[in-house]
Amino acid sequence: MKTEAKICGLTDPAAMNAAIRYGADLVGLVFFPPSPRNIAVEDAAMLAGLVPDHVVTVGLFVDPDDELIDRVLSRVKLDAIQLHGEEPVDRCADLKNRTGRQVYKAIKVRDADDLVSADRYAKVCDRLLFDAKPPKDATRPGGNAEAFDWTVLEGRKFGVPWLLAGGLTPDNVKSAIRMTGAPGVDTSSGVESAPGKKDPAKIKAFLDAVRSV
Ligand SMILES: O=C(O)c1ccccc1N[C@@H]1O[C@H](COP(=O)(O)O)[C@@H](O)[C@H]1O
Repeated sequence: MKTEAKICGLTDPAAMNAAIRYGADLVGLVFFPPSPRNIAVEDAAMLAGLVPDHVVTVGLFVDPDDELIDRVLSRVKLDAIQLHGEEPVDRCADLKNRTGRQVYKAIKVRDADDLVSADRYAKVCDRLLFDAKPPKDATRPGGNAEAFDWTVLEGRKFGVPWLLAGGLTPDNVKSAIRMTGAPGVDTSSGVESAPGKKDPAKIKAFLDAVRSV
């Protein structure tokens, strides 16, 4: 089965067009001011306008309030909302009902115990996303180029599709897919030349690697 590939944290048209041209299934826009990938609403609206219908546009939020979600959705054509903070299951369900968008919940993993909540989120969310627990001194809860022990996900199923994230690069994504059987993969830092600056050549290399599995 084809592995879904998401390129997250896009901030400029060249990178967005590269992600689309080289075959991303999902593209991500970050609405979290402390992130070097944070994007202004009007810029996001312009980038989302470049995305063809067959590609899913995902907005990434960290513990967003309703005002932020409504402000973004009033201007930006998003298909899905990725929640990367400490959002409880009820909040995910509430946002799904309020917005009519798909909701993806990021679960931060260090070891197998961190997967315990996944089944509860899978009951209300459309996809799960497994990312590494951020280091103690991190300034953001994701996008830290940190990988975790992928073996905890080996052969796991959760009732909804899931994405493996955290420190994935053009060099390691093939082994990550082979080891975990992940139905989808997501990268941000691994296809950048500097924090927040996507590199079209790395985007191509990542997507080529995913397709070669
Ligand atoms: O990218 C960010 O700055 C970010 C900020 C806050 C929460 C999540 C963030 N990124 C997401 O984290 C994973 C893994 O990223 P990486 O490949 O390790 O850089 C991915 O879903 C990013 O979109």
